[in-house]
Amino acid sequence: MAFIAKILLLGSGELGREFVISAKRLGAEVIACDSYAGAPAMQVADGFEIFSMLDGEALKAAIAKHSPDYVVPEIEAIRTEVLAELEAAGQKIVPSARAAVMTMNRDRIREVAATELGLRTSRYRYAESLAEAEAALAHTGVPCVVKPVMSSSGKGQSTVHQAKDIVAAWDYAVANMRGDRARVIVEEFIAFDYEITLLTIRHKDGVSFCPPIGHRQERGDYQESWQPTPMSAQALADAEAMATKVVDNLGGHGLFGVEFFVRGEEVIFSELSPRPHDTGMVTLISQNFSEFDLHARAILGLPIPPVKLLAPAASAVILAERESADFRFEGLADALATPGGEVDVRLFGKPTTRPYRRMGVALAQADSADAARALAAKAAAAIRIVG
Ligand SMILES: Nc1ncnc2c1ncn2[C@@H]1O[C@H](COP(=O)(O)OP(=O)(O)OP(=O)(O)O)[C@@H](O)[C@H]1O
Ligand SMILES: NCC(=O)N[C@@H]1O[C@H](COP(=O)([O-])[O-])[C@@H](O)[C@H]1O
Ligand SMILES: [Mg+2]
Repeated sequence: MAFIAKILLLGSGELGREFVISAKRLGAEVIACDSYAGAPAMQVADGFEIFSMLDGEALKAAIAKHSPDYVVPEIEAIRTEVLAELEAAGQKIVPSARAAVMTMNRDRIREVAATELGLRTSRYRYAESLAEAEAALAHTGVPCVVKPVMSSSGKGQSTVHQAKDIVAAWDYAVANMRGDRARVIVEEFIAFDYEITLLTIRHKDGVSFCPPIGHRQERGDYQESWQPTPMSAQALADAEAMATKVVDNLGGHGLFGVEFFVRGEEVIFSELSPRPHDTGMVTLISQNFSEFDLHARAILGLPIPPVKLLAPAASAVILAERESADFRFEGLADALATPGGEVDVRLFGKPTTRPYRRMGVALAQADSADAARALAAKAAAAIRIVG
């Protein structure tokens, strides 16, 4: 088989699965890696490897075995020192080893954004003990948000409303962090009017953007997203300028999900993913090219077409309620027949459930973003996980 390139994908969840489909359509061969068998992206890839990507030796061995043209991280929890070492020896890492290293830990990317680039962020301090967390809270004030520096999808994150609650927040962060060194960021709580993900593509011809995506989060995890989201021209221009600074600093080619809080006309940088973003799954129905298509094109050095919004659209997550390895979905036909616009669904094919695990997403197009949100929420609610 003549493939145009070989890609080793590090992480095989729902985002990886859609990326594999996009990359394969363009003629790439993809080997999907994750720590468990039957992961969503493995089901559609050319091959797979099962190992912990935090295990540096196993990671090196997988890269040596496949000698891919591109190593594409799909999650944050990767032994990123190995990526840096291999990049120095000529291996292509997407978008760059620097991007993977800097975004694996919240403190590193925060230092780049706030200190190196001078972007507006929330006030923050780091803490490595309860005493330091208490001192950090004295700096930020309450309410504040406490997050392990190594975590994603809101794991270990909580909001402290009263100073005494810092004890529980510290314990919760430490119990739910990745890695073995207890370290948290304590951030001023921003009472934003709305928050957005600005999908930003750094490619061979420059930097391009998708229309801003609005989203709503619970427990630090995304529940629904919609596109476009109303925003003043000035706020959007500020967000685009900040996103350009960050992606230029991180380097390489690919799509990034840059997160901002917006309060009045003030745009505050939060964090970013150097890869497709969960809230960006709405682009599977909203755009002429999805965030996964755009990531694949940018990586492969292909032209990035003008991104067109097809219609106002939304996504709503389908979450599991309990732990199970023996379950089934009901209500798919009802979901797809939800009246009021165009509905589609992605069921990810994860082999097991656990409370709040994202098992699928409902997608909708309608006459307005609000109508699309209502439609996507209805469709998602029609799908039940039984067992
Ligand atoms: N300082 C803050 N002020 C107000 N809300 C916040 C703050 N930090 C986080 N949040 C809320 O929590 C959500 C998740 O936070 P954040 O993006 O930092 O977590 P995450 O674990 O990296 O999530 P993901 O990996 O899904 O992007 C934000 O989108 C926002 O809704
Ligand atoms: N916010 C990051 C994010 O959405 N990551 C996505 O979730 C998967 C892990 O899901 P799991 O925990 O259900 O295995 C990851 O592999 C990625 O696709
Ligand atoms: Mg986030």
